[in-house]
Parts: sequence; structure tokens; C-alpha cells
Amino acid sequence: MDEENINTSFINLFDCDGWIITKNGKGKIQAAFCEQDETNIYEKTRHWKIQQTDHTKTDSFNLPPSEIGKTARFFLRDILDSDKKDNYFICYDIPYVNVFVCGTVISFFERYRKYSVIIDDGTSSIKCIVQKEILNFKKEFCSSDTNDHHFAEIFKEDKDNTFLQAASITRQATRNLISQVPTFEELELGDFRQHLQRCFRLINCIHTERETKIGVLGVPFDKGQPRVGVANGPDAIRKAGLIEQLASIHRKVNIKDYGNVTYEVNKEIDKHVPNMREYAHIACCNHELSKSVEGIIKEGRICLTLGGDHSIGVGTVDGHIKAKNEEVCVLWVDAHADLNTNKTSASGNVHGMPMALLASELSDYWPYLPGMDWQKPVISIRNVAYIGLRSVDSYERLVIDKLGITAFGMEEIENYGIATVVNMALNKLDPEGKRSIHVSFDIDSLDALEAPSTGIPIRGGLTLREGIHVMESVYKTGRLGAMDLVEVNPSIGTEQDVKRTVDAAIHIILSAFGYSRKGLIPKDAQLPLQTFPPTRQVIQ
Ligand SMILES: NC(=[NH2+])NCCC[C@H](N)C(=O)O
Repeated sequence: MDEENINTSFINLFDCDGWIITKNGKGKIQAAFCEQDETNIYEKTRHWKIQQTDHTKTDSFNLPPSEIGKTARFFLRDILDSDKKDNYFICYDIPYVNVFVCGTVISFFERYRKYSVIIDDGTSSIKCIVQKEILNFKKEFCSSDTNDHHFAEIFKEDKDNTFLQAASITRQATRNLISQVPTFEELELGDFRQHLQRCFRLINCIHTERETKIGVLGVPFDKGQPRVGVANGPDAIRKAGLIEQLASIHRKVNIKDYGNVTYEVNKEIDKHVPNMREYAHIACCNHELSKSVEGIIKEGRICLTLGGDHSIGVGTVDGHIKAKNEEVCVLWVDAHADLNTNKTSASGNVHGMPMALLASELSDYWPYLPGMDWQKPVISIRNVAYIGLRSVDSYERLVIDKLGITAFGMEEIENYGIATVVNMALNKLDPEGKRSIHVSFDIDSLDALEAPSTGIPIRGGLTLREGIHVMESVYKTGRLGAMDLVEVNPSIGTEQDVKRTVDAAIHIILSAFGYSRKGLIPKDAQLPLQTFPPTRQVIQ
């Protein structure tokens, strides 16, 4: 990659000065920085220069003062859930005194005052040891006439060694990290922009406790498929303690249970639509559902809808779109594509049709549907991605190919791994990180061993871990607008099967709303000291 190339690509990446740090092929740190002089600050063109620096052996805190700033800049990076490609350092031109680094932990308290990020990288016991007093102390220091020399002095004078500890942790982590940073070539510039966007998206939402308002809505509906019991899904999930478990994720989760959707059926409309079983129920229930979802989202909550069979996806997505009044994207996590029309469906079960009812590209393939005038097929199939497919009917396959639908079946998950698949799906759906995301999660996307109590269980599916990973990734975007969890049928299988399925559903839901498998750090909390008796006695 020559310098010219980088110049042009980086212009699009940033609209302010900055550094991008990566390494070259020989394992040395390579920094591209934007050289900007005061006079042309408003000029659009940025000039990026590449600098080679060998920081592999650097003891950053023994550097001459003038080098310290340079070194510190190298540490700012995104580390969350990093696979190889995400391991880059990135730094806007934040003066190093405002960048606080411990290991992979970054806390910058000037520009991003709100986001004091505290994480460890999972590879060792790297912890953030930046304490509040020190941050305050540093802040005062920063406001005075700051220079590198002063900064070096602080390290020396630090009586309780906090900075020294931080320094040694940082060195250790830096070594780890340097070995993982990709080269510019590896980063494929095409993807790079998205990595950066994700980086900032992640930084914005790493928060230990993020305000999360949830509205729970049950839809005890089973008319989209023939098996009894799926209407009891919402109550089985609630009875297993969903609401309590959601509430205990952390203090800032705020839940309101809106109870179950009820509707009146207009049997008249049934006669007119061939090969859509229980059509009247479908139309009437989804109408009420759409209105409820719209209302909940308009109240500022993420709507969590508990199904019911998957035909209710029509109402939930419709309500979501109406509430947002802007483009919404849909992640359909399912073993099935649910893309049949009444013409192509072999079963006539509407739970195999919701995606086809929603997609604007398929509107010509439907007859007039009386009682469905409230629902316009407003979502473009370009805004839909599938994850988990493994039971796709032949016409559905035709549609997927014909319309070029983003579909990650089990094969792709095997080839790329779930982390890459979710990233690809989210980047495709929401490249700018602006859209509200709707996840329609059919429990049958999970392997039949993980979730046996469902109408059409299919082997060879997602593990629960993969399902959780999908939802954790969605949570991290901070853009989840609505989620459906459908097709849990407590009348299928043994008591153990039901428990396993309901448990899986709850795990999936919790991870969508911020439950962290890594644990959550209590915000602003200190490890409580014993006050009396004073401390543990060492017995001589
Ligand atoms: N969400 C579901 N479980 N869908 C199953 C659909 C099965 C089949 N493709 C059908 O159309 O009948």
C-alpha cells in the first residue's frame, strides 16, 4: 500500500486531525498521522503521513519526556471482542494527557468525558486501575500549563505507585497487542471505515450500566401453524422469571410489562384468501399487535414481543416501522426463511410467510388481502438479513437468489464463524450505524437439542452460545429497537425439554438487553472496604 492510496482513503474516514496506528509487516508500529497546520484547518483535504516507530521494546515510561506523548497516543484502540481484524489502534488527536490507558483499558475524559471505559482484554488479569481521585488530580493538572516534563514528574512522585502499576500493566498489554495488530494491507481499506465506525459505536456503549427501557408484550397466538401450545409461550417465559431477570441485569434497566395482546376476529374475511390458514385471525391479531408495538416504541421503549408463532412478525415489524417513521432494518434469526406466499406455500401455514408479506419487492406476488389494508409491505428486502437458515423451501430459495437477499445459513456460520457473520450482517444492514434494528428471533434457529420445544425443530442449528453472541452484538450497536422471541411451545416435549427451551429463550433475551457474560462493573462503585473490625488479622 503506498502512501498516496492511504491519503485518499483516509480523507473519507476522518473529518478532523487524527492518528491511525497499526503495524507494518515486520511487526513494528506504523503510525499514519494527519499533518494539519493552523492555516488550512477548514480545508477538506487532509494530508496523512506514515511514521515508522519501533515500540516493541519500548518502556514507554522511561522515554524522554518528549516521547511520552507520542507513545501514549499509540494506545488508544478498540479492543472489545476483537477478532484479528478489529485489533487496530486508533487515536483522534487527543492530547496524551487526556488519554488514560491501562492495559487495553482506555479512559479518555476530555472529549469523551461521559465514557470512562473500563474493560479488561480477557487475556490476563489486566484491570483498569485509574481511580476517581487520580482522574480528578489529572484533570487539575491538565488544566494547568501542561507539558511532557510535568507528566514524567507525576510518574516519579506517585506515592502509592498507581501510575507505576498502570505503566507496567500497560507495557505488558502493549506487547500482547502489538503482536496482534494487523498491517494496513490486512485491514483492507474497504472494510476499514466500518471497523472505525464500529469502534466508536462500541466505545459509546461499553458502559457498564446503560439506560435501557423495555416494553414487554405477549402475543398468545398460535393460528399461524397447526400445533397447539405455542400460544402459551409468553406466559411460560414470563413464569420462568423473565421480567425479574431482566430487571436484575443492572439498575438502569427499566421494564414495563404491557400484558398480552387481545383482538376480535372478523371471520368474514377468511373466505377470500386461498391457502392461508386461519387468515382472519392472522389479519386481526397482527393489526392489534402492530398498534401495540407502535405505541410501546413511541413511549421510548425497546419493544420485546413474546410469541406466539412467527406469523406475528408481520405486526411487530410493521409497528416498529410505523413508530420510527424511518428506515428500519431486520435481522431474521431463523431456521426457516418464512418467505412463502400463499401461492408457493406447501403448508398454507402463515408462520412460513411473514417475511414475504413484509417485503415490498414481493408485493406483486400477493393477491388483495382484505383486512390487511393497515399493513403496507414497506420494508425493502435489502434491509433484511437472515442468520441461521437451514430449512429453506425451493421457492424461498428462488426468491433469495433472485432478489439477492443477505442470507447467512449454517454453512456460512461454519465457514466464517458467528462473530464474523453477525458483523457482516450488521454492516450490510446498518453500515452507518444509524438505523433502528429489529431482531425477529425464532427459537428454532437454535439446534433442536438446544431448543426442542418448538413446532418445527431442526437439527444442525445454532448453539445457544451462537444465539447469545448474535444478540450481544446487536446490543453493542445500541440500536436495537424491537425484538421478537417466537415459536416457544411449552406443550411439546418433556418437562425438561420445555425448561431447556424456555431457559434458552431467556438467555437470548437477556443478552439482547445488556446482560454480560463477562460480568458488569458496577458504575462508580469501589470495592467496599471493611470498616470494623479493621482488616483481616494475620495470626502470628
Ligand atoms: N417460523 C417458522 N417456524 N416457519 C416454518 C415454515 C415452514 C415451511 N417453510 C412452511 O412454509 O410451512
